[in-house]
Amino acid sequence: MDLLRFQGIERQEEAAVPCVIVIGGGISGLAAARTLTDASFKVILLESRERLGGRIHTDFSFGCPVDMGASWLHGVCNENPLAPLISSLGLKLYRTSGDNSVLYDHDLESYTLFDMDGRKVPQEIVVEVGDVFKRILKETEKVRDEHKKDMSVLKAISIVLERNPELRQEGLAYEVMQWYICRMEAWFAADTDMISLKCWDQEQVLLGGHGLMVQGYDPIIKELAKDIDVRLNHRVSKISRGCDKVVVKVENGLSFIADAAIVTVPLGVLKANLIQFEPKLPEWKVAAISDIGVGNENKIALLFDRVFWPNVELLGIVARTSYSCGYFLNLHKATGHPILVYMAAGRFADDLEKFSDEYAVKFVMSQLKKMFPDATEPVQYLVSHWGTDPNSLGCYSYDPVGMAGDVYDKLREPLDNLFFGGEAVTEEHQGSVHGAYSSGVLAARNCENHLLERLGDFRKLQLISFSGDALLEPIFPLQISRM
Ligand SMILES: Cc1cc2nc3c(=O)[nH]c(=O)nc-3n(C[C@H](O)[C@H](O)[C@H](O)COP(=O)(O)OP(=O)(O)OC[C@H]3O[C@@H](n4cnc5c(N)ncnc54)[C@H](O)[C@@H]3O)c2cc1C
Repeated sequence: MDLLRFQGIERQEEAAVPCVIVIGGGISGLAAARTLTDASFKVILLESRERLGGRIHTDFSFGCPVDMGASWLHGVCNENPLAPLISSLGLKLYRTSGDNSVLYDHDLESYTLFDMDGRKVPQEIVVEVGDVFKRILKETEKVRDEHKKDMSVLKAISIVLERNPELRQEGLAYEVMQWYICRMEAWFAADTDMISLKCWDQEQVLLGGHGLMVQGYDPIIKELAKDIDVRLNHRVSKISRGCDKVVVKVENGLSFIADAAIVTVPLGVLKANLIQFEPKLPEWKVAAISDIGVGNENKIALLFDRVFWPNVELLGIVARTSYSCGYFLNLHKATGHPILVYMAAGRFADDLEKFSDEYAVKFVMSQLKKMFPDATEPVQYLVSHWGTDPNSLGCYSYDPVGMAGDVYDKLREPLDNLFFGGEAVTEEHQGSVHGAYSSGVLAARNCENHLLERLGDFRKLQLISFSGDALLEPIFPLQISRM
């Protein structure tokens, strides 16, 4: 196939330096583009939206930063691959939990929970049930060891409760238990009947607990994007490989040709076959795309004219099912602005997207008014739609029941000069900003090595590599606070 006959191709094949097309301008694509640009490659980044950042989206319409996508740094430590960037930009973190587990990105003492009638749940019950929940999860390890075949976390919990009646909860304590399940579902962005028992706790969580990015994630996106040749509103529709070149076709009719390409679009986009591959992706890659799960989480941010809620980090509402439980992040505590952010995950997040924004806000306000009957109406609101937005089609990946162990490797595996990045290709830190960042850097390094091998020694010498290793050393300590 003569790749140069494509209409509207921007000819770059004669350029002195190798060129790479990065597809997707989230943190993974930007990390890849940054790494290759710093290594003196020619890079073009194609992004479908009219903005960069992808599932990082800091909105400023309230007059202050509000993250409608990622907002926490999971693993507030210098080993976090983002630590050097965060430190060098002087960004502040507000630590919501020192606990490294995936279940407690908020310390227990920072919650205030209410029941559906607006009564405050005594803190002893919150703490006691939290301990019982931990014991139940510990017991599920035995169930896992006994069963060769995978099952859902929910099924394992029900087996544990059958065997250990003393762990069963009644009345208000039962509702608090549902709230813990709701929080677990929020971490995975999927309901517990979908989450794999074999895999749910296999993630390598970094040390240092969980910290909110007080100024939002936006400064990191801006920093990574500096001097990168970014083409916004360029939705890629087809990727063709052949003759040591990759041709990338965009919906607007333009095509781009390069020595290699890095795909960092969300897994949801790959699952929906919104990009055509030529030749077709091999069966094993298609299977990996289909096997890894994509969850959903949505945020409804509410700006008020004054604070009418207590000075805690998380306001929760307990109920008979985890689906009906809910919670608000109190941004006032971390940022000083009168903002509450309601967070919904799993099926509930999908269902919220079926309604208009006005209805969703009305529903959330009805929850808030159960806790605070005198709650005032918000002066402004923001509603996310990560599940139906064609640029994301979900919030992040999770391990569904029965998933094979090597699917992440397969998703990451390059196809000649086509490389794969994005949060979903990293088994260790899937679903996180730092995982997505590392996956972009890794895809870029693999791409760089591949191209250098192909180019031979003479061209190698022409490339001056500033491959970013210097950036990996934290220059300043992380600025962490808890007000
Ligand atoms: C609500 C929510 C809360 C979260 N909370 C946290 C958190 O607190 N902490 C944390 O660590 N992580 C969190 N995450 C996860 C984190 O945001 C993601 O793991 C990470 O941002 C993904 O980065 P990425 O570059 O892999 O993908 P993305 O950011 O999705 O980037 C992919 C890019 O590809 C673009 N694209 C899509 N289709 C095309 C196409 N056809 N052509 C060209 N471009 C295309 C998209 O527009 C997007 O910009 C959260 C995510 C969500 C949605």
